[in-house]
Amino acid sequence: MQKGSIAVIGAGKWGQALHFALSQKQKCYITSRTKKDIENFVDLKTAMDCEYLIIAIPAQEIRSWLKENFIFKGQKILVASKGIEATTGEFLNEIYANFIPSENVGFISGPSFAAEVIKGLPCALVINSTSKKLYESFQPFFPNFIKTYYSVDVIGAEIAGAYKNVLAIASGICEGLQLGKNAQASLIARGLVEMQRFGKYFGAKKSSFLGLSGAGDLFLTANSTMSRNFRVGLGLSQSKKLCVILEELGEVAEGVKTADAIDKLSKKYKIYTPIANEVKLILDGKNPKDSLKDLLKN
Ligand SMILES: NC(=O)C1=CN([C@@H]2O[C@H](COP(=O)(O)OP(=O)(O)OC[C@H]3O[C@@H](n4cnc5c(N)ncnc54)[C@H](O)[C@@H]3O)[C@@H](O)[C@H]2O)C=CC1
Ligand SMILES: O=C(CO)COP(=O)(O)O
Repeated sequence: MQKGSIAVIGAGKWGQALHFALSQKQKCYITSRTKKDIENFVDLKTAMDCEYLIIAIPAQEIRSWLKENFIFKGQKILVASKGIEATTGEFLNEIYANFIPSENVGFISGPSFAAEVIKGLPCALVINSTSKKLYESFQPFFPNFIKTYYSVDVIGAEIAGAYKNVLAIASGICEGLQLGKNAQASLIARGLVEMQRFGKYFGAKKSSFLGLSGAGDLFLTANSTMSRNFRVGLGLSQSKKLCVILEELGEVAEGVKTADAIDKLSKKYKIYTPIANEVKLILDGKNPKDSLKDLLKN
């Protein structure tokens, strides 16, 4: 293993933005399935030999990617994905735990559009890990324009980051249907309560939902067309077919599969999650106006 070296795995929007940020203070490698014309692009084998890795591939792909590619040699890992596995309802930390000891893994959360990070605009992120030492070992890699915080609440950050994507879809629908700012603020506020209730069931801390990982990321994505998930919602409000919306998007919108995962988990454990359940129904073809009526019922 190359001591002190760092690499990003996955050269999508977020992987490239993190690579840009982490290249400010030191050399940072990047790799992906297909070769890309990016400085310090290397093959997977070289990247895997680095002591520090940031994995930025979609949540639904993590398990198979780890199975097929990952060899644990003591690397320290940051997970950049935000989603819940739809086929099993498993959280990413549970999936990673099958391959890597938890003290070697951290999860990035907080409001961070890749398009702004890649321009060097300021932002604040949380690194969530059972190991503060892991946070401390990654912290010096981050550039001056990113303020980092540490939290031990891995499950809280994971649920907040994944759930807000589903709520951003709902907010996009609300915007597209021109329901007004009152409706949108109510939706976002109730969404925040809903994700906190869901998180509490799995042992998440309330403070994670009120800080950067929850409210911070939710307010960002649920209020901006820069969010892919928000744009999925806009498309659904225009009665576009989901497959067409996703094809036009050309990038991952984690909220689509995560809505499925939350729907399954909330039914299994009897957690009250009305907004996420309606998003799932709309993704499956329900008319958003009928969902609105159902959500407004007293
Ligand atoms: N774009 C953003 O602003 C942010 C994105 N994220 C999260 O980061 C994750 C990745 O998002 P983006 O990079 O934006 O998506 P993207 O759609 O731009 O790129 C995804 C990348 O993953 C790669 N990929 C897909 N399946 C793969 C597989 N089986 N094996 C290896 N590589 C695979 C693709 O080739 C592509 O390079 C998502 O979970 C997203 O929610 C988190 C914070 C900010
Ligand atoms: O997570 C994000 C910003 O924090 C990006 O959100 P989208 O995937 O909806 O673009």
